Amino acid sequence: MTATVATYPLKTGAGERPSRAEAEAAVATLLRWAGADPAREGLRDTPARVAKAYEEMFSGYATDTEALLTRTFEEVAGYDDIVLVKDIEFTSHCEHHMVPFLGRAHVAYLPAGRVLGLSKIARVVDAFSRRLQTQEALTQEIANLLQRVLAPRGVAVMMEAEHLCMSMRGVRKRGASTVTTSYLGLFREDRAERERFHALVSRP
Ligand SMILES: Nc1nc2c(ncn2[C@@H]2O[C@H](COP(=O)(O)OP(=O)(O)OP(=O)(O)O)[C@@H](O)[C@H]2O)c(=O)[nH]1
Ligand SMILES: [Zn+2]
Repeated sequence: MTATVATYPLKTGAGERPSRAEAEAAVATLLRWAGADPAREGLRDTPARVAKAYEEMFSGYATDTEALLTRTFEEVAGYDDIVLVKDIEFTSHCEHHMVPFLGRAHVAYLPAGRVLGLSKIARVVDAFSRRLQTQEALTQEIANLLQRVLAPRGVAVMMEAEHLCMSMRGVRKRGASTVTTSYLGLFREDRAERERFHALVSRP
């Protein structure tokens, strides 16, 4: 999936967006602080590369997530059972350390008269992932958006991820996996629906 590059003006949530030159200067400062020489050949273009990479990794701030879900389809022969898109790969960045956490998302809903284009579910996962997140907030934001915009009978979201801030630094536990879930509507009220979701997600 191609990344949407953030366009100016962007709501930063913290007032005026700094200029690109300011962002690059900040990277050069971090390099010097880490003990590297930003003037040496291999690092000369690094501040510009990092700014460009940030534009891609945090492009989700510029995405109108509701607009991703405006197109729906009603001609599905009365289909009203679970729609589950599973194993959606995602990479996000933890808001505490700004390092990646990555894994897979499983997103399901119970339609109420209309269905979404399947790719739009993965686009929603991408849009929220490309922001600074906790896994809990990311899971909840995906579920809330689907419920609010599509108004289905229920939404279930499960995310499994490895947090690099826990594996490459800090407590250094490689391979630990964090699982988060959010259930709305029928998936929250009806244990049997939740179990059906679990069974479909764990099917090999
Ligand atoms: N709940 C939650 N915690 C997260 C997530 N990503 C990272 N963290 C945790 O955020 C916490 C931040 O803890 P702090 O004590 O403020 O920071 P720290 O000194 O760098 O902590 P350590 O990682 O234990 O070295 C850590 O326990 C991380 O594991 C997330 O998505 N959800
Ligand atoms: Zn972290």
